Amino acid sequence: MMAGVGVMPIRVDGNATKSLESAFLSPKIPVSSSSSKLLLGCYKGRLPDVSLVQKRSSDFGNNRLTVRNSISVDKRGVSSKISDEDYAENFRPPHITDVFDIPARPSTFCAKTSLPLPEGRQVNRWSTNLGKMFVHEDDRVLLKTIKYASPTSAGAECMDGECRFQHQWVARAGPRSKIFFDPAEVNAAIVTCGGLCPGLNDVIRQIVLTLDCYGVENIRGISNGYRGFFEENLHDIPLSRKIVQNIHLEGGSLLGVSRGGSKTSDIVDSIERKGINMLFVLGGNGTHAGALAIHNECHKRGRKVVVVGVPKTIDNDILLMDRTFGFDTAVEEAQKAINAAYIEATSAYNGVGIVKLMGRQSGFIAMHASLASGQVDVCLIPEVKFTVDGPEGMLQHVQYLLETKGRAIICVAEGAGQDLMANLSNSTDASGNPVLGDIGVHLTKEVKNHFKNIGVAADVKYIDPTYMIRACRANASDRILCAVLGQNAVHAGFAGFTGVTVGIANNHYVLLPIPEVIAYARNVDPNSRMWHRCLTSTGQPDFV
Ligand SMILES: Nc1ncnc2c1ncn2[C@@H]1O[C@H](COP(=O)(O)OP(=O)(O)OP(=O)(O)O)[C@@H](O)[C@H]1O
Ligand SMILES: O=P(O)(O)OC[C@H]1O[C@](O)(CO)[C@@H](O)[C@@H]1O
Ligand SMILES: [Mg+2]
Repeated sequence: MMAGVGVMPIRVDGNATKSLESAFLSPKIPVSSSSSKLLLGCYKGRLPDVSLVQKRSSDFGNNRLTVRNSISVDKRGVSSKISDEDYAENFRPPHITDVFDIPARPSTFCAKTSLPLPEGRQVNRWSTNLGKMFVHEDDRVLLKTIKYASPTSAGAECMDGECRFQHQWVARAGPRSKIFFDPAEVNAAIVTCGGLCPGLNDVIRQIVLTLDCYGVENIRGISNGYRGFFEENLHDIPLSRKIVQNIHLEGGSLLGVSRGGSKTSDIVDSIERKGINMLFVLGGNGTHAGALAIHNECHKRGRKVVVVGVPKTIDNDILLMDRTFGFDTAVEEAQKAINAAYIEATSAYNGVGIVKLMGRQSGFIAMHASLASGQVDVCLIPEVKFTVDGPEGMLQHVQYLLETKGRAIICVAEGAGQDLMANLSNSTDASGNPVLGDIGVHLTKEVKNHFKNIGVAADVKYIDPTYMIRACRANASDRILCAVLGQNAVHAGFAGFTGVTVGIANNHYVLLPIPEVIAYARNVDPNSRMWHRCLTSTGQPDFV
Protein backbone atom coordinates (compact mmCIF):
# COMPACT_ATOMS: atom_id res chain seq x y z
CA MET A 1 0.00 0.00 0.00
CA MET A 2 1.45 3.32 -1.03
CA ALA A 3 1.14 6.16 1.39
CA GLY A 4 -0.81 9.30 0.68
CA VAL A 5 -2.81 7.95 -2.25
CA GLY A 6 -5.47 10.60 -2.53
CA VAL A 7 -6.26 10.55 1.14
CA MET A 8 -6.00 12.97 3.98
CA PRO A 9 -2.68 12.77 5.87
CA ILE A 10 -2.92 12.33 9.61
CA ARG A 11 -0.41 13.25 12.24
CA VAL A 12 1.35 10.27 13.84
CA ASP A 13 3.69 12.22 16.08
CA GLY A 14 5.43 15.54 16.15
CA ASN A 15 7.58 14.66 13.14
CA ALA A 16 5.75 12.24 11.01
CA THR A 17 2.62 11.93 8.97
CA LYS A 18 1.05 8.77 7.68
CA SER A 19 -1.62 8.13 5.15
CA LEU A 20 -5.04 7.70 6.71
CA GLU A 21 -5.86 4.94 4.27
CA SER A 22 -2.74 2.98 5.08
CA ALA A 23 -3.38 3.53 8.74
CA PHE A 24 -6.80 1.93 8.30
CA LEU A 25 -5.50 -1.06 6.46
CA SER A 26 -2.10 -1.89 7.91
CA PRO A 27 -1.73 -4.58 10.54
CA LYS A 28 -0.40 -3.80 14.00
CA ILE A 29 2.95 -2.14 13.58
CA PRO A 30 4.66 -1.16 16.79
CA VAL A 31 7.41 1.40 16.42
CA SER A 32 9.48 3.26 18.93
CA SER A 33 9.66 7.01 18.90
CA SER A 34 13.06 6.74 17.26
CA SER A 35 11.83 4.36 14.59
CA SER A 36 8.85 6.59 13.99
CA LYS A 37 11.25 8.78 12.06
CA LEU A 38 11.00 6.07 9.42
CA LEU A 39 7.54 7.36 8.79
CA LEU A 40 8.87 10.74 7.72
CA GLY A 41 8.04 11.56 4.18
CA CYS A 42 6.81 8.54 2.30
CA TYR A 43 5.66 5.46 4.20
CA LYS A 44 6.17 2.43 1.97
CA GLY A 45 4.67 -0.88 2.98
CA ARG A 46 5.03 -2.61 6.32
CA LEU A 47 7.75 -1.75 8.72
CA PRO A 48 9.78 -4.73 9.98
CA ASP A 49 7.57 -6.66 12.39
CA VAL A 50 9.85 -6.19 15.35
CA SER A 51 8.86 -4.37 18.47
CA LEU A 52 11.28 -1.61 19.32
CA VAL A 53 9.14 -0.69 22.24
CA GLN A 54 11.00 0.64 25.25
CA LYS A 55 9.00 -0.82 28.10
CA ARG A 56 9.05 0.90 31.44
CA SER A 57 7.18 -0.99 34.13
CA SER A 58 5.73 1.22 36.75
CA ASP A 59 6.88 0.25 40.19
CA PHE A 60 3.72 -1.11 41.75
CA GLY A 61 4.59 -4.65 42.68
CA ASN A 62 1.90 -6.91 41.27
CA ASN A 63 0.21 -4.11 39.47
CA ARG A 64 0.67 -4.79 35.80
CA LEU A 65 0.49 -1.23 34.60
CA THR A 66 3.16 -0.44 32.07
CA VAL A 67 4.10 2.65 30.20
CA ARG A 68 5.44 2.29 26.71
CA ASN A 69 7.40 4.95 24.95
CA SER A 70 6.04 3.97 21.61
CA ILE A 71 3.91 4.87 18.71
CA SER A 72 2.01 1.99 17.22
CA VAL A 73 -0.63 1.53 14.60
CA ASP A 74 -2.86 -1.37 15.51
CA LYS A 75 -5.05 -3.45 13.27
CA ARG A 76 -7.89 -1.03 13.85
CA GLY A 77 -5.76 1.51 12.07
CA VAL A 78 -5.44 3.41 15.27
CA SER A 79 -2.19 5.21 15.94
CA SER A 80 -1.33 4.97 19.59
CA LYS A 81 1.15 6.90 21.62
CA ILE A 82 -0.07 4.92 24.59
CA SER A 83 -0.48 1.22 23.99
CA ASP A 84 -3.32 -0.96 25.21
CA GLU A 85 -1.16 -2.15 28.08
CA ASP A 86 -1.39 1.30 29.56
CA TYR A 87 -4.96 0.73 30.51
CA ALA A 88 -5.24 -0.32 34.09
CA GLU A 89 -5.53 -4.05 34.09
CA ASN A 90 -8.89 -5.23 32.71
CA PHE A 91 -10.02 -1.79 31.57
CA ARG A 92 -9.23 -2.10 27.88
CA PRO A 93 -12.65 -2.02 26.22
CA PRO A 94 -13.20 -5.04 23.94
CA HIS A 95 -13.33 -4.18 20.25
CA ILE A 96 -15.00 -5.89 17.33
CA THR A 97 -11.62 -6.17 15.58
CA ASP A 98 -10.35 -8.31 18.46
CA VAL A 99 -12.42 -11.03 16.81
CA PHE A 100 -13.15 -9.97 13.22
CA ASP A 101 -11.13 -8.32 10.49
CA ILE A 102 -13.12 -5.23 9.71
CA PRO A 103 -11.56 -2.22 8.01
CA ALA A 104 -12.04 1.20 9.55
CA ARG A 105 -13.68 3.95 7.57
CA PRO A 106 -13.96 7.71 8.07
CA SER A 107 -16.69 8.72 10.45
CA THR A 108 -19.99 9.89 9.05
CA PHE A 109 -20.94 11.52 12.32
CA CYS A 110 -21.95 15.11 12.06
CA ALA A 111 -23.38 17.03 14.96
CA LYS A 112 -25.61 18.91 12.55
CA THR A 113 -29.11 17.75 11.75
CA SER A 114 -29.79 15.55 8.77
CA LEU A 115 -33.32 16.88 8.33
CA PRO A 116 -34.04 18.26 4.86
CA LEU A 117 -33.88 22.02 4.42
CA PRO A 118 -37.09 23.74 3.24
CA GLU A 119 -35.91 23.92 -0.34
CA GLY A 120 -35.15 20.21 -0.29
CA ARG A 121 -31.39 20.49 0.18
CA GLN A 122 -29.73 18.12 2.63
CA VAL A 123 -27.50 19.65 5.24
CA ASN A 124 -23.93 18.62 4.56
CA ARG A 125 -23.11 15.64 6.77
CA TRP A 126 -19.42 16.42 6.62
CA SER A 127 -18.30 18.90 9.16
CA THR A 128 -15.76 21.40 7.95
CA ASN A 129 -14.15 21.34 11.38
CA LEU A 130 -13.15 17.70 11.90
CA GLY A 131 -10.15 18.81 13.90
CA LYS A 132 -11.88 19.15 17.26
CA MET A 133 -14.96 17.05 16.76
CA PHE A 134 -13.52 13.69 17.69
CA VAL A 135 -11.88 12.33 20.79
CA HIS A 136 -8.47 10.81 20.21
CA GLU A 137 -8.09 7.06 20.41
CA ASP A 138 -5.46 7.49 23.11
CA ASP A 139 -7.54 9.77 25.32
CA ARG A 140 -7.86 8.29 28.77
CA VAL A 141 -9.66 9.21 31.98
CA LEU A 142 -8.19 8.61 35.41
CA LEU A 143 -10.54 6.43 37.41
CA LYS A 144 -9.34 7.28 40.91
CA THR A 145 -8.21 10.77 41.73
CA ILE A 146 -7.52 10.74 45.46
CA LYS A 147 -4.13 9.76 46.81
CA TYR A 148 -4.83 8.33 50.25
CA ALA A 149 -1.89 8.77 52.58
CA SER A 150 -2.99 6.02 54.94
CA PRO A 151 -5.31 3.01 54.88
CA THR A 152 -7.03 4.61 57.89
CA SER A 153 -7.99 7.69 55.90
CA ALA A 154 -11.78 7.97 55.50
CA GLY A 155 -12.97 5.93 52.55
CA ALA A 156 -9.44 4.80 51.67
CA GLU A 157 -9.24 2.09 49.04
CA CYS A 158 -5.67 0.88 49.25
CA MET A 159 -4.32 -1.90 47.08
CA ASP A 160 -1.30 -2.30 49.32
CA GLY A 161 -0.44 -1.44 52.92
CA GLU A 162 1.35 1.72 51.86
CA CYS A 163 -1.52 3.11 49.83
CA ARG A 164 0.67 3.91 46.87
CA PHE A 165 -1.19 5.77 44.15
CA GLN A 166 -2.02 3.74 41.09
CA HIS A 167 -2.94 5.32 37.81
CA GLN A 168 -6.03 3.52 36.59
CA TRP A 169 -6.66 4.78 33.11
CA VAL A 170 -9.89 3.99 31.31
CA ALA A 171 -11.05 4.81 27.80
CA ARG A 172 -12.62 8.18 27.17
CA ALA A 173 -16.05 7.99 25.55
CA GLY A 174 -17.02 10.05 22.52
CA PRO A 175 -17.02 10.10 18.73
CA ARG A 176 -13.97 8.68 16.94
CA SER A 177 -12.72 9.82 13.54
CA LYS A 178 -12.79 6.21 12.35
CA ILE A 179 -15.78 3.92 12.47
CA PHE A 180 -16.36 0.25 11.75
CA PHE A 181 -19.87 0.27 10.32
CA ASP A 182 -21.36 1.59 7.13
CA PRO A 183 -24.43 3.49 8.37
CA ALA A 184 -26.42 2.13 5.42
CA GLU A 185 -25.78 -1.39 6.70
CA VAL A 186 -26.48 -0.71 10.36
CA ASN A 187 -29.50 -2.48 11.78
CA ALA A 188 -29.75 -1.02 15.27
CA ALA A 189 -31.92 -2.16 18.17
CA ILE A 190 -32.61 -0.74 21.61
CA VAL A 191 -33.92 -2.72 24.57
CA THR A 192 -34.81 -1.58 28.10
CA CYS A 193 -34.79 -4.20 30.87
CA GLY A 194 -35.33 -4.50 34.63
CA GLY A 195 -37.33 -1.95 36.61
CA LEU A 196 -38.29 1.51 35.45
CA CYS A 197 -36.01 4.46 36.05
CA PRO A 198 -36.43 8.18 35.32
CA GLY A 199 -34.61 9.03 32.10
CA LEU A 200 -35.12 5.82 30.08
CA ASN A 201 -36.99 7.70 27.37
CA ASP A 202 -34.28 10.38 27.30
CA VAL A 203 -31.63 7.75 26.61
CA ILE A 204 -33.75 6.01 23.95
CA ARG A 205 -34.30 9.38 22.29
CA GLN A 206 -30.64 10.34 22.29
CA ILE A 207 -29.59 6.98 20.89
CA VAL A 208 -32.02 7.38 18.01
CA LEU A 209 -31.05 11.02 17.34
CA THR A 210 -27.36 10.16 17.33
CA LEU A 211 -27.82 7.12 15.08
CA ASP A 212 -29.68 9.46 12.75
CA CYS A 213 -26.73 11.86 12.80
CA TYR A 214 -24.48 9.03 11.61
CA GLY A 215 -26.95 8.32 8.82
CA VAL A 216 -28.63 5.18 10.20
CA GLU A 217 -32.21 4.63 9.06
CA ASN A 218 -32.88 1.14 10.30
CA ILE A 219 -33.63 1.43 14.04
CA ARG A 220 -36.02 -0.65 16.10
CA GLY A 221 -37.07 -0.86 19.72
CA ILE A 222 -37.44 -4.30 21.27
CA SER A 223 -40.66 -4.52 23.31
CA ASN A 224 -40.63 -5.31 27.03
CA GLY A 225 -37.00 -6.10 27.67
CA TYR A 226 -35.28 -9.31 26.69
CA ARG A 227 -38.68 -11.00 26.39
CA GLY A 228 -39.35 -8.93 23.27
CA PHE A 229 -36.69 -10.90 21.43
CA PHE A 230 -38.61 -14.13 21.45
CA GLU A 231 -42.13 -13.86 22.89
CA GLU A 232 -44.46 -14.15 19.95
CA ASN A 233 -47.03 -11.62 21.08
CA LEU A 234 -44.41 -8.86 21.39
CA HIS A 235 -43.57 -6.81 18.34
CA ASP A 236 -40.69 -4.49 17.53
CA ILE A 237 -41.28 -0.75 17.50
CA PRO A 238 -39.81 1.16 14.54
CA LEU A 239 -37.87 4.19 15.78
CA SER A 240 -36.96 7.42 14.05
CA ARG A 241 -36.10 11.00 14.89
CA LYS A 242 -39.76 11.88 14.44
CA ILE A 243 -41.09 9.09 16.67
CA VAL A 244 -38.77 9.84 19.59
CA GLN A 245 -38.93 13.63 19.38
CA ASN A 246 -41.08 14.15 22.49
CA ILE A 247 -40.84 10.85 24.37
CA HIS A 248 -38.62 12.36 27.07
CA LEU A 249 -41.54 14.45 28.25
CA GLU A 250 -42.96 11.36 29.96
CA GLY A 251 -41.59 8.89 32.48
CA GLY A 252 -41.40 5.15 31.91
CA SER A 253 -40.04 3.50 28.80
CA LEU A 254 -41.58 3.85 25.34
CA LEU A 255 -40.41 0.30 24.72
CA GLY A 256 -41.64 -1.24 27.97
CA VAL A 257 -39.54 -3.26 30.39
CA SER A 258 -39.60 -6.73 31.93
CA ARG A 259 -37.82 -8.99 34.34
CA GLY A 260 -36.81 -12.58 33.66
CA GLY A 261 -36.96 -14.38 30.35
CA SER A 262 -33.30 -14.01 29.57
CA LYS A 263 -32.42 -17.00 27.39
CA THR A 264 -29.23 -16.02 25.65
CA SER A 265 -29.47 -18.52 22.81
CA ASP A 266 -33.08 -17.52 22.03
CA ILE A 267 -32.11 -13.86 22.13
CA VAL A 268 -29.18 -14.38 19.78
CA ASP A 269 -31.33 -16.53 17.46
CA SER A 270 -33.67 -13.56 17.29
CA ILE A 271 -30.79 -11.13 16.72
CA GLU A 272 -29.68 -13.29 13.79
CA ARG A 273 -33.20 -13.53 12.37
CA LYS A 274 -33.74 -9.78 12.60
CA GLY A 275 -30.25 -9.03 11.24
CA ILE A 276 -29.42 -6.73 14.16
CA ASN A 277 -25.76 -5.72 14.22
CA MET A 278 -25.77 -2.87 16.76
CA LEU A 279 -27.55 -3.50 20.04
CA PHE A 280 -28.05 -0.95 22.80
CA VAL A 281 -29.02 -2.44 26.15
CA LEU A 282 -30.39 -0.23 28.92
CA GLY A 283 -30.53 -1.83 32.34
CA GLY A 284 -28.91 -2.61 35.64
CA ASN A 285 -26.56 -5.34 36.82
CA GLY A 286 -28.76 -8.19 35.61
CA THR A 287 -29.32 -6.60 32.21
CA HIS A 288 -25.59 -6.04 31.78
CA ALA A 289 -24.88 -9.68 32.68
CA GLY A 290 -27.34 -10.55 29.91
CA ALA A 291 -25.67 -8.09 27.51
CA LEU A 292 -22.29 -9.68 28.15
CA ALA A 293 -23.72 -13.14 27.48
CA ILE A 294 -25.26 -11.85 24.22
CA HIS A 295 -21.95 -10.25 23.20
CA ASN A 296 -20.07 -13.52 23.83
CA GLU A 297 -22.65 -15.67 22.06
CA CYS A 298 -22.74 -13.40 18.99
CA HIS A 299 -18.99 -13.64 18.62
CA LYS A 300 -19.04 -17.38 19.21
CA ARG A 301 -21.48 -17.64 16.33
CA GLY A 302 -19.31 -15.42 14.14
CA ARG A 303 -21.82 -12.57 14.12
CA LYS A 304 -20.39 -9.09 13.68
CA VAL A 305 -22.60 -7.52 16.32
CA VAL A 306 -21.63 -4.82 18.79
CA VAL A 307 -23.40 -4.76 22.15
CA VAL A 308 -23.24 -1.54 24.14
CA GLY A 309 -24.81 -1.02 27.56
CA VAL A 310 -26.19 2.08 29.22
CA PRO A 311 -26.35 1.55 33.00
CA LYS A 312 -29.84 2.15 34.33
CA THR A 313 -30.37 1.86 38.02
CA ILE A 314 -32.23 4.17 40.30
CA ASP A 315 -30.41 2.42 43.17
CA ASN A 316 -27.05 3.72 41.87
CA ASP A 317 -25.53 0.31 42.51
CA ILE A 318 -23.20 0.02 39.51
CA LEU A 319 -19.48 0.01 40.23
CA LEU A 320 -16.93 2.66 39.22
CA MET A 321 -19.38 5.39 38.24
CA ASP A 322 -20.01 8.73 39.88
CA ARG A 323 -23.70 8.03 39.54
CA THR A 324 -26.24 6.45 37.22
CA PHE A 325 -29.07 8.31 35.55
CA GLY A 326 -32.34 8.51 37.47
CA PHE A 327 -30.61 8.57 40.83
CA ASP A 328 -30.51 12.35 41.11
CA THR A 329 -34.20 12.52 40.19
CA ALA A 330 -35.02 9.85 42.78
CA VAL A 331 -33.25 11.79 45.51
CA GLU A 332 -35.09 14.95 44.49
CA GLU A 333 -38.50 13.26 44.30
CA ALA A 334 -37.88 11.63 47.67
CA GLN A 335 -37.73 15.11 49.20
CA LYS A 336 -41.48 15.46 48.67
CA ALA A 337 -42.18 12.29 50.65
CA ILE A 338 -39.75 13.20 53.43
CA ASN A 339 -41.17 16.68 53.62
CA ALA A 340 -44.72 15.30 53.83
CA ALA A 341 -43.65 12.97 56.64
CA TYR A 342 -41.98 15.90 58.38
CA ILE A 343 -45.02 18.18 58.07
CA GLU A 344 -47.34 15.43 59.32
CA ALA A 345 -45.06 14.59 62.23
CA THR A 346 -44.42 18.18 63.29
CA SER A 347 -48.13 19.00 63.12
CA ALA A 348 -49.18 15.95 65.12
CA TYR A 349 -48.89 15.31 68.83
CA ASN A 350 -45.86 13.00 69.18
CA GLY A 351 -45.67 12.52 65.46
CA VAL A 352 -43.52 9.82 63.88
CA GLY A 353 -43.04 9.88 60.11
CA ILE A 354 -41.63 6.83 58.34
CA VAL A 355 -40.60 6.98 54.67
CA LYS A 356 -39.45 3.94 52.70
CA LEU A 357 -37.27 4.54 49.66
CA MET A 358 -35.89 2.16 47.04
CA GLY A 359 -32.53 0.48 47.43
CA ARG A 360 -32.59 -3.27 47.34
CA GLN A 361 -29.04 -3.79 48.55
CA SER A 362 -27.61 -0.27 48.41
CA GLY A 363 -28.75 2.64 50.52
CA PHE A 364 -27.63 5.49 48.28
CA ILE A 365 -31.11 6.96 47.72
CA ALA A 366 -31.96 6.90 51.45
CA MET A 367 -28.58 8.32 52.43
CA HIS A 368 -28.58 11.14 49.89
CA ALA A 369 -32.27 11.95 50.38
CA SER A 370 -31.79 12.11 54.16
CA LEU A 371 -28.75 14.35 53.86
CA ALA A 372 -30.42 16.61 51.31
CA SER A 373 -33.60 17.04 53.34
CA GLY A 374 -32.04 17.95 56.67
CA GLN A 375 -35.36 16.73 58.16
CA VAL A 376 -34.47 13.11 58.85
CA ASP A 377 -33.60 11.95 62.36
CA VAL A 378 -32.89 8.31 61.56
CA CYS A 379 -31.57 6.93 58.27
CA LEU A 380 -31.49 3.14 57.91
CA ILE A 381 -29.70 1.42 55.03
CA PRO A 382 -28.97 -2.20 54.09
CA GLU A 383 -25.23 -1.77 54.58
CA VAL A 384 -25.52 -0.88 58.28
CA LYS A 385 -27.02 -3.37 60.72
CA PHE A 386 -29.37 -2.05 63.38
CA THR A 387 -31.51 -3.35 66.21
CA VAL A 388 -35.02 -2.16 66.99
CA ASP A 389 -35.52 -3.25 70.60
CA GLY A 390 -33.30 -3.00 73.66
CA PRO A 391 -31.38 -0.11 75.23
CA GLU A 392 -29.34 0.51 72.06
CA GLY A 393 -32.26 -0.12 69.74
CA MET A 394 -33.91 2.34 67.40
CA LEU A 395 -37.15 2.50 69.41
CA GLN A 396 -35.34 3.96 72.43
CA HIS A 397 -33.96 6.69 70.21
CA VAL A 398 -37.38 7.43 68.70
CA GLN A 399 -38.76 7.69 72.24
CA TYR A 400 -35.95 10.09 73.14
CA LEU A 401 -36.70 12.16 70.02
CA LEU A 402 -40.37 12.44 70.97
CA GLU A 403 -39.42 13.49 74.48
CA THR A 404 -36.92 16.12 73.31
CA LYS A 405 -38.21 17.30 69.92
CA GLY A 406 -41.79 16.10 69.92
CA ARG A 407 -41.34 14.29 66.59
CA ALA A 408 -39.19 11.78 64.77
CA ILE A 409 -38.59 11.23 61.05
CA ILE A 410 -37.25 7.88 59.87
CA CYS A 411 -36.02 7.26 56.33
CA VAL A 412 -35.47 3.59 55.55
CA ALA A 413 -34.12 1.91 52.42
CA GLU A 414 -36.23 -1.05 51.33
CA GLY A 415 -33.35 -3.50 51.71
CA ALA A 416 -32.49 -2.43 55.27
CA GLY A 417 -33.17 -4.63 58.29
CA GLN A 418 -34.22 -7.70 56.34
CA ASP A 419 -32.72 -9.83 59.12
CA LEU A 420 -35.26 -8.37 61.55
CA MET A 421 -38.33 -9.78 59.84
CA ALA A 422 -39.57 -13.26 60.55
CA ASN A 423 -41.26 -15.45 57.93
CA LEU A 424 -39.51 -13.99 54.92
CA SER A 425 -40.48 -15.98 51.86
CA ASN A 426 -36.95 -16.48 50.48
CA SER A 427 -38.57 -16.22 47.08
CA THR A 428 -37.14 -14.45 44.07
CA ASP A 429 -38.63 -12.45 41.23
CA ALA A 430 -38.52 -13.56 37.60
CA SER A 431 -34.94 -12.29 37.27
CA GLY A 432 -33.72 -14.05 40.40
CA ASN A 433 -33.69 -10.94 42.61
CA PRO A 434 -34.77 -11.67 46.20
CA VAL A 435 -38.32 -10.59 47.06
CA LEU A 436 -37.88 -8.36 50.09
CA GLY A 437 -39.95 -8.10 53.24
CA ASP A 438 -41.57 -4.69 53.69
CA ILE A 439 -39.32 -3.03 56.26
CA GLY A 440 -41.42 0.13 56.18
CA VAL A 441 -44.57 -1.72 57.25
CA HIS A 442 -42.56 -3.71 59.80
CA LEU A 443 -41.05 -0.62 61.44
CA THR A 444 -44.42 1.13 61.47
CA LYS A 445 -45.92 -1.78 63.43
CA GLU A 446 -42.96 -1.90 65.80
CA VAL A 447 -43.14 1.83 66.55
CA LYS A 448 -46.91 1.72 67.10
CA ASN A 449 -46.64 -1.33 69.37
CA HIS A 450 -43.80 0.17 71.37
CA PHE A 451 -45.65 3.38 72.25
CA LYS A 452 -48.88 1.49 72.89
CA ASN A 453 -47.01 -0.83 75.27
CA ILE A 454 -45.47 2.01 77.26
CA GLY A 455 -48.74 3.93 77.27
CA VAL A 456 -47.52 6.93 75.32
CA ALA A 457 -49.67 8.41 72.57
CA ALA A 458 -47.81 8.53 69.27
CA ASP A 459 -49.16 9.43 65.85
CA VAL A 460 -47.33 7.25 63.31
CA LYS A 461 -47.62 7.94 59.57
CA TYR A 462 -46.05 5.65 56.97
CA ILE A 463 -45.31 6.87 53.42
CA ASP A 464 -44.17 4.53 50.62
CA PRO A 465 -43.47 6.71 47.54
CA THR A 466 -41.23 4.16 45.81
CA TYR A 467 -43.08 3.62 42.51
CA MET A 468 -44.10 7.28 42.29
CA ILE A 469 -40.43 8.19 42.45
CA ARG A 470 -39.43 5.62 39.86
CA ALA A 471 -42.16 6.40 37.34
CA CYS A 472 -41.58 10.13 37.09
CA ARG A 473 -39.82 12.13 34.43
CA ALA A 474 -36.08 12.75 34.87
CA ASN A 475 -34.94 16.08 36.26
CA ALA A 476 -32.73 18.44 34.24
CA SER A 477 -29.47 17.13 35.67
CA ASP A 478 -30.39 13.52 34.88
CA ARG A 479 -31.63 14.48 31.44
CA ILE A 480 -28.23 15.91 30.61
CA LEU A 481 -26.57 12.73 31.88
CA CYS A 482 -28.98 10.66 29.77
CA ALA A 483 -28.19 12.74 26.71
CA VAL A 484 -24.46 12.29 27.05
CA LEU A 485 -24.69 8.58 27.86
CA GLY A 486 -27.11 7.87 25.00
CA GLN A 487 -24.91 9.72 22.51
CA ASN A 488 -21.76 8.06 23.80
CA ALA A 489 -23.33 4.62 23.50
CA VAL A 490 -23.82 5.22 19.78
CA HIS A 491 -20.29 6.59 19.38
CA ALA A 492 -18.98 3.48 21.13
CA GLY A 493 -20.95 1.19 18.81
CA PHE A 494 -19.79 2.94 15.65
CA ALA A 495 -16.22 2.96 16.95
CA GLY A 496 -16.48 -0.84 17.17
CA PHE A 497 -16.47 -1.25 20.93
CA THR A 498 -18.58 -4.13 22.20
CA GLY A 499 -19.24 -5.78 25.55
CA VAL A 500 -18.83 -2.30 27.01
CA THR A 501 -20.93 0.18 28.87
CA VAL A 502 -20.88 3.95 29.14
CA GLY A 503 -20.61 5.95 32.33
CA ILE A 504 -19.37 9.01 34.13
CA ALA A 505 -16.23 8.83 36.27
CA ASN A 506 -14.83 11.90 37.98
CA ASN A 507 -17.14 14.00 35.85
CA HIS A 508 -15.69 12.64 32.62
CA TYR A 509 -17.42 10.24 30.29
CA VAL A 510 -15.88 6.82 29.93
CA LEU A 511 -16.19 3.40 28.33
CA LEU A 512 -15.84 0.42 30.63
CA PRO A 513 -15.77 -3.32 29.96
CA ILE A 514 -19.01 -4.80 31.31
CA PRO A 515 -17.42 -7.36 33.69
CA GLU A 516 -15.70 -4.55 35.58
CA VAL A 517 -18.93 -2.76 36.44
CA ILE A 518 -21.04 -5.77 37.41
CA ALA A 519 -18.50 -7.76 39.44
CA TYR A 520 -20.71 -7.02 42.46
CA ALA A 521 -23.27 -4.42 43.47
CA ARG A 522 -21.93 -1.07 44.53
CA ASN A 523 -22.76 -0.33 48.18
CA VAL A 524 -22.60 2.56 50.59
CA ASP A 525 -19.32 2.30 52.46
CA PRO A 526 -20.12 2.79 56.17
CA ASN A 527 -16.60 4.20 56.52
CA SER A 528 -17.11 6.75 53.79
CA ARG A 529 -17.24 10.46 54.33
CA MET A 530 -20.72 10.55 52.81
CA TRP A 531 -22.21 8.14 55.35
CA HIS A 532 -20.47 10.04 58.15
CA ARG A 533 -21.89 13.28 56.77
CA CYS A 534 -25.34 11.72 56.82
CA LEU A 535 -24.89 10.66 60.46
CA THR A 536 -23.60 14.12 61.34
CA SER A 537 -26.77 15.55 59.86
CA THR A 538 -29.29 13.14 61.43
CA GLY A 539 -27.51 12.96 64.78
CA GLN A 540 -28.46 9.30 65.15
CA PRO A 541 -26.42 6.93 67.32
CA ASP A 542 -25.39 3.37 66.36
CA PHE A 543 -28.34 1.04 66.93
CA VAL A 544 -26.25 -1.96 67.97
N1 LIG B 1 -26.78 -13.27 35.25
C1 LIG B 1 -27.60 -12.99 34.24
N2 LIG B 1 -27.33 -13.43 32.99
C2 LIG B 1 -28.15 -13.16 31.96
N3 LIG B 1 -29.27 -12.42 32.07
C3 LIG B 1 -29.60 -11.95 33.28
C4 LIG B 1 -28.78 -12.20 34.43
N4 LIG B 1 -29.36 -11.60 35.50
C5 LIG B 1 -30.47 -11.01 35.05
N5 LIG B 1 -30.62 -11.20 33.73
C6 LIG B 1 -31.71 -10.72 32.89
O1 LIG B 1 -31.60 -9.31 32.75
C7 LIG B 1 -32.87 -8.70 32.77
C8 LIG B 1 -32.93 -7.64 33.83
O2 LIG B 1 -32.50 -8.15 35.10
P1 LIG B 1 -33.08 -7.57 36.45
O3 LIG B 1 -34.56 -7.74 36.47
O4 LIG B 1 -32.31 -8.13 37.57
O5 LIG B 1 -32.86 -6.02 36.32
P2 LIG B 1 -31.55 -5.18 36.35
O6 LIG B 1 -31.00 -5.04 35.00
O7 LIG B 1 -30.63 -5.73 37.39
O8 LIG B 1 -32.13 -3.79 36.78
P3 LIG B 1 -32.77 -3.37 38.19
O9 LIG B 1 -31.82 -2.40 38.76
O10 LIG B 1 -34.07 -2.78 37.84
O11 LIG B 1 -32.91 -4.62 39.00
C9 LIG B 1 -33.88 -9.81 33.00
O12 LIG B 1 -34.51 -10.13 31.78
C10 LIG B 1 -33.05 -10.95 33.53
O13 LIG B 1 -33.59 -12.21 33.19
O1 LIG C 1 -41.20 -4.03 41.68
P1 LIG C 1 -40.05 -4.23 40.78
O2 LIG C 1 -40.29 -3.89 39.37
O3 LIG C 1 -39.44 -5.58 40.94
O4 LIG C 1 -38.94 -3.20 41.20
C1 LIG C 1 -38.46 -3.05 42.50
C2 LIG C 1 -36.98 -2.91 42.48
O5 LIG C 1 -36.52 -2.12 41.43
C3 LIG C 1 -35.48 -1.27 41.86
O6 LIG C 1 -35.96 0.03 41.79
C4 LIG C 1 -34.29 -1.42 40.97
O7 LIG C 1 -34.67 -1.07 39.67
C5 LIG C 1 -35.18 -1.67 43.28
O8 LIG C 1 -34.82 -0.59 44.09
C6 LIG C 1 -36.45 -2.30 43.70
O9 LIG C 1 -36.25 -3.29 44.67
MG1 LIG D 1 -31.04 -6.62 39.12
